[in-house]
Amino acid sequence: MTQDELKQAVAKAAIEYVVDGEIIGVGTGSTANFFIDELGKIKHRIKGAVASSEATAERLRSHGITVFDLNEVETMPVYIDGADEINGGGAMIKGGGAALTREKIVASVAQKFVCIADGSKLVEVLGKFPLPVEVIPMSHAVVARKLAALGGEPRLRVKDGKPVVTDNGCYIIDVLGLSITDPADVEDKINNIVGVVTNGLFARQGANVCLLGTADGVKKLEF
Ligand SMILES: O=C(CO)[C@H](O)[C@H](O)COP(=O)(O)O
Repeated sequence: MTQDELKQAVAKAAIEYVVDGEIIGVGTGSTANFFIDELGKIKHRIKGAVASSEATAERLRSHGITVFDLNEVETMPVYIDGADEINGGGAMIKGGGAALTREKIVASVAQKFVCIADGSKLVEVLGKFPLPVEVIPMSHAVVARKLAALGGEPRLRVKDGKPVVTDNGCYIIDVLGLSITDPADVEDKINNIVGVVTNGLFARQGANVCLLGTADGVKKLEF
């Protein structure tokens, strides 16, 4: 099976977590996109969705799904999203698609985080995937120096020679060379650097369930 087929399989399997008549939180990325396409098929069953990025909002709307502003929503039963890495305790690195801050905010309102990922995302130790950190643009150099002092190798994310700008008007620094054995501690330390909006470690609010696409079918991990 290709990686896309594995992503499609977990996206389909995640439909069982959709709660009828409710609002659902929806993540960002290629796996989340497959999920949105599945959600479109059962859109009559839900009230609508809260999106974790402009791209996700647009895709949800293209399927005729009502997109709610998070400020109108107090809670939701479930948030469904992909991950760049997930460990055996449900802690994740996210933000490959630069949507980490909105993902973390929407997830914080949901009662359950369901991670959908192909099997390659399951790791023993987080950090092989560069850790994304969203920063206020004027602070990227000072934040990079502080990230280097923590032992990482920070790189400002650029595209076509210009810094990538997030939906929040901020920049992303990717931190290479980390071996994250205590994800909650690293999440806290990086979030304490002035100028950081948030970082892509989801340890304080990790996954409750992970649907993992493998050649032997979809495996369910519960944390
Ligand atoms: O955190 C994310 C976007 O900010 C994505 O969930 C993560 O990058 C995984 O993406 P994909 O499903 O395309 O592999």
